[in-house]
Amino acid sequence: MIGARVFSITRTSIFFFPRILTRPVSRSQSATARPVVAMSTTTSKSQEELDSIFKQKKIVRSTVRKSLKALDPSLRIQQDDAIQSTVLEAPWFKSSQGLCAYISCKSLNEVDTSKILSKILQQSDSDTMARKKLYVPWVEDKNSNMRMLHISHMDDLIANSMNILEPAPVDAQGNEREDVLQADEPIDLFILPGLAFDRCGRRLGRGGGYYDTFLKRYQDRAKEKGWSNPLKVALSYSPQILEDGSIPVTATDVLIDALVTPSGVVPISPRAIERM
Ligand SMILES: Nc1nc2c(c(=O)[nH]1)N(C=O)[C@@H](CNc1ccc(C(=O)N[C@@H](CCC(=O)O)C(=O)O)cc1)CN2
Ligand SMILES: Nc1ncnc2c1ncn2[C@@H]1O[C@H](COP(=O)(O)OP(=O)(O)OP(=O)(O)O)[C@@H](O)[C@H]1O
Repeated sequence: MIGARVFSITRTSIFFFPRILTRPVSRSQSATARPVVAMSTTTSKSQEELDSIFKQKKIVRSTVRKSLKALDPSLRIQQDDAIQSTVLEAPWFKSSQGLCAYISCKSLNEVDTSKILSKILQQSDSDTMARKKLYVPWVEDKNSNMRMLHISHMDDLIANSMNILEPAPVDAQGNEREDVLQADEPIDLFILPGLAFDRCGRRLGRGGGYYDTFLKRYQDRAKEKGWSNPLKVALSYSPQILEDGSIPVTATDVLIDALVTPSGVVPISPRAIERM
């Protein structure tokens, strides 16, 4: 039986970026984007405006959770297979070398990533697949702090208090695991979870701010180091794709580059349109 544990991390074995105090816009909106709530680059929103946006986000989350719950199980399996096959066959996936991917959680009704993860870890198809390093989320605290840890095997994982599998940076005796590696390296592909998306790149998460915070820090760090921008690709069942403009956003919401749906890839950013 897998149990929740609390870990302490004693060395820089993980992606970690200094906490930021400012909250600028993450990426300018694509030419086609029509925000329901204008993203302001220069002025901050009043607390009232922000409260109203977070209220709208809650409503959208609750609606999408309900439609995900109602998704027919056999349709869900078909969509999981279609989405994962699209990713596995994509040139941008095959050529990626440093990847951050989420470990899907059944009870959250997330698009399954198990086939993608196994393929990366098994690396059998070395003729067509670049050798890949896989990093997965590790929640550090309740204040939106998340790190990405390198894993080599699914056995490196253990359920956390949210019942999501995560890497165990230390073993049962409290020793640091040799396979949880030092990582201050560029990532070329992020495979992102989320509750709702639109075709303009907006993504609504589960409300923790973990991904937005992580991506902002990562992007700042990449700029500083001269690394190229990673592709941010989200996986979405059909009921999670909403009308353009119906996802409320604030200045800290990081836009995605592309969406993988059961019918294929939706490239959004100019970079994604060029590469996909
Ligand atoms: N598979 C997976 N791993 C992930 C995330 C994720 O969304 N999916 N995260 C992404 O941030 C981080 C963890 N954040 C999470 C935030 C909320 C919930 C959650 O269970 N939310 C409930 C509602 C809880 C409430 O409202 O009190 C839900 O969405 O039903 C789970 C993970 C890191 N790891
Ligand atoms: N870059 C950031 N720095 C600090 N706080 C942030 C940042 N990004 C988001 N937050 C905060 O996190 C909280 C949750 O944000 P939001 O509702 O947009 O998260 P989400 O998109 O649902 O979650 P996630 O990013 O984990 O998928 C908000 O209070 C928001 O202000």
